[in-house]
Amino acid sequence: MHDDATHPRRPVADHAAEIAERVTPALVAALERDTERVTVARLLAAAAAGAALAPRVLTADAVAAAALPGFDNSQMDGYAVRSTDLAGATREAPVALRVAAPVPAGTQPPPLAAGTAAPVMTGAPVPAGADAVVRVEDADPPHFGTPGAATPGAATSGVAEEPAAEVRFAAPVTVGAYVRTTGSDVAAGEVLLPAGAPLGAPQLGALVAAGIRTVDVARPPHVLLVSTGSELAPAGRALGPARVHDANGAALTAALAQVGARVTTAVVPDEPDDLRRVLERAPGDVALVVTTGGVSAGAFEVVRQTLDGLWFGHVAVQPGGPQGLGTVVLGGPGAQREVPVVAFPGNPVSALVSFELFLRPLVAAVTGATPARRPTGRAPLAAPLNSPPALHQVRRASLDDAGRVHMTGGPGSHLLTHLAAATILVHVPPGVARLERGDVVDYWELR
Ligand SMILES: Nc1nc2c(c(=O)[nH]1)N[C@H]1C(S)=C(S)[C@@H](COP(=O)(O)OP(=O)(O)OC[C@H]3O[C@@H](n4cnc5c(N)ncnc54)[C@H](O)[C@@H]3O)O[C@H]1N2
Ligand code: MOO
Repeated sequence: MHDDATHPRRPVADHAAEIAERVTPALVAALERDTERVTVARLLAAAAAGAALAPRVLTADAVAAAALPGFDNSQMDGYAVRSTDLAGATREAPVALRVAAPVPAGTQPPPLAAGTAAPVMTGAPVPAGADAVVRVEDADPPHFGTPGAATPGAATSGVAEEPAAEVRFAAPVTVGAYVRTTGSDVAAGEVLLPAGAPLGAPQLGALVAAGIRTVDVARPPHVLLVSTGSELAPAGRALGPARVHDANGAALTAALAQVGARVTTAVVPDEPDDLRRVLERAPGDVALVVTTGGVSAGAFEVVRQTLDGLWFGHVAVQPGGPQGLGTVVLGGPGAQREVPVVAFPGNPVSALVSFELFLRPLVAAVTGATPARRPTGRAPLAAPLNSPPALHQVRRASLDDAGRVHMTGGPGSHLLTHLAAATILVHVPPGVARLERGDVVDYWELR
C-alpha cells in the first residue's frame, strides 16, 4: 500500500506542472525542427478522408502564385456598362443601351463597345471597356429574359420573355460599382498565409484558390507509445489464458492523434531487455515517450525497473495515482538522444484519465488542436457520491435531459466500457468525502 506518511502524494496541479515543464519544450522543439513540404493535393486528400488538418501549421509564408480574384469580375448578375454612357441618366430621361452578347461565368467576353451593355453573370469577367455593373433588377426590363421563350414550352426561368434588344437605365452608376477587382483579395506575389498559420478550412480553400501547389508545414510531433505487460496481446490477436488485449495502446493512439500527434506503438512484456530494445530502436524523430503499466508496487514493474532516474510516486488523484516522469535515452550507440517520458499506470481508465489531466492540454496547446481545453460545466448530482477525501477523484458520467449528473459506472479503473459510455468527467476535489443528490459538481465534456 501507498504510505502517505513517508511518501506524500503529489498534488495534481504540481504533477501537471512538472510534466508541462518537461514535455512542452520538447514538443515545441520538435514542431520547429521537424518540417516537411507537402502538396496541397495531399492535404486535401487527407481532409477528404476525414483527417483533421490541425496541427498542420505553416512553417514558411505561403505566397500567392496568382492574384485573387484573377480577373475583374462581376459581383452581381447585371449589366456591364461604361459609366460615362449613363452619366446623364434620370428617371424622367432614362438612357437606352443596345444589349451586347451575354457573358456567362467561365467565358472571356470581347471588349464592350460604347453605347452597349453586356449582360454579365456573377463571377463572369467584366468586359474590357466596361467599368461598372448595374444589377439587373435596377435596369428596365429588370430581368434578362430567356432565349427561345417565344417558342411554346421553351420558357423555364419563370420569365417567359425573349431577351430584350435594348435596356434602359434610370440613374448614373459609379465607376467600379459591383466590380470585384483583380487582386482585391490578395495580389500575386503577396503573402497569402504567414508562417505560423494553422491550416483549417478557409486556409486550405485560399491555398487552392491562389493556385498554391506545395506548402511547408510542421510535422505532427511523434510520440512513442509503449504498452507494457506480459499479459498483453496486440489488438485483434487471439487471447490465451490470463491474457488481455492492449486497450491502452488503442485508446491512447486515438487520443493522441485527436490532438495532432503521430503515434508509433509498441507492446512489450515485463522484461527490461525488451523495453530497452524498443527504446533503442525508436524512430529518430520521437519527441516524447508515453508508457502505460509497470509503475506500481508489483514484482514485475518493467517501467519502474528499467527506466533509471525517473521520478516514481503517487499523485493525489484517483484513478491515475501511480505515475512516473523523467527523461529517457532513445537510440543506439552514436545516435542517442534524450526525450521526456511520461509513465502512466496500466489500468485503462487510469491511463486515459491521466492523459486527460496531464497530457491532452499540453499537446493540444502546442499543436493548435481544438478544443485546447475540454469544455467545462457544472451540474447537480442525480445520486449521492462518495469520494476518498485525500484524493482528487475523477468519475465517469453523463448528463440526463434535465441536466443532472449520472455516473456511468463505479470508480474502478478497469471499467473501460463505463468510460466509453461517459460523456463527461466529473471532478471531486480533495477534501470531499461525500456529496449528496443535488450537490453541484464540476465536469469536463468528453465529446
Ligand atoms: N500494492 C499496490 N498495488 C497497486 C497499487 C498500489 O498502490 N499498491 N496501485 C494500484 C493502482 S491505483 C493502479 S492504477 C495500478 C497501476 O499499476 P501499473 O501501472 O503497474 O499497471 P499494471 O500492473 O501493469 O497493470 C494494471 C492493470 O491494468 C491492466 N493493463 C495494463 N496495461 C494494459 C493495456 N495496455 N491494455 C489493457 N489493460 C492493461 C493490467 O492487465 C492490470 O489489470 O496498480 C494498482 N496496484
Ligand atoms: O490510480 Mo489507480 O488508477 O486508482 O486504479
